[in-house]
Amino acid sequence: MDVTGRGWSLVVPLKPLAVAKSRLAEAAGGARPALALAFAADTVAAALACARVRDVTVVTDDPLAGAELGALGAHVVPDAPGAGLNAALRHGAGQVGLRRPRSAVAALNGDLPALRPAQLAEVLDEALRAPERAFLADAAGLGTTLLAARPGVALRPAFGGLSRARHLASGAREILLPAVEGVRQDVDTPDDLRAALALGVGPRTAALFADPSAAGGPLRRIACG
Ligand SMILES: Nc1nc2c(ncn2[C@@H]2O[C@H](COP(=O)(O)OP(=O)(O)OP(=O)(O)O)[C@@H](O)[C@H]2O)c(=O)[nH]1
Ligand SMILES: C=C(OP(=O)(O)O)C(=O)O
Repeated sequence: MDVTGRGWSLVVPLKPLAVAKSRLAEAAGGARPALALAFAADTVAAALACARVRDVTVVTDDPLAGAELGALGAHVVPDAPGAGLNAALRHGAGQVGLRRPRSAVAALNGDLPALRPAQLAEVLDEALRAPERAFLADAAGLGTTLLAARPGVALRPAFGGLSRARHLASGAREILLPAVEGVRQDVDTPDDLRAALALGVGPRTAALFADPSAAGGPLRRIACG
């Protein structure tokens, strides 16, 4: 299997938009579902544009997100068995395995609006230096934005909260690269959003901030701090 070319299959989990990004609820108001969708669309588009990525599977039950991310070129599978994030990732990785047994699989959070294809390629190349599994910590240094497994190795995701320590304890090697901020910058809080905007977000997220309609108002207030 050529994992130095377009050998990776990515799995991106996404909650239903109505409940996603709850920590942005107060700041984003009614724009929160649109923001969650924009983050996911920018994440998936950048992942599909990455020279190391063969396909992206989105695990979601949200019909609008499923349609939009499917139109970008992602495979969309239901959020089975409906038992939370790690179960959803195991399901997505299992679906990839049915299509492409022994593929290299990586889980990638769906809230990375500043993701850059070239940075993702660097991270995936570095993951292949690990004997089995590797992960990238989030910008806060507490969680995880990407967990990767070589072909034939189970992903064993342990996302949620303080997942950096859990992934380390599970034997995954931490990826330490100096200039991959776009892959590390997940957006949970208004401060995270300002950090992502400073890095430069993708076109879907940028468009929401440029929107002069009512939805754009609260978002511009976040942007200004
Ligand atoms: N399919 C699926 N995706 C999930 C689930 N829980 C979290 N995610 C996704 O996993 C990634 C990280 O999730 P979190 O930061 O925990 O959740 P969030 O909705 O982004 O933000 P909060 O509501 O503020 O926790 C995001 O892409 C979420 O949409 C789940 O139960 N199923
Ligand atoms: C899902 C995770 O984080 P958060 O809920 O902070 O986005 C994680 O880092 O494992």
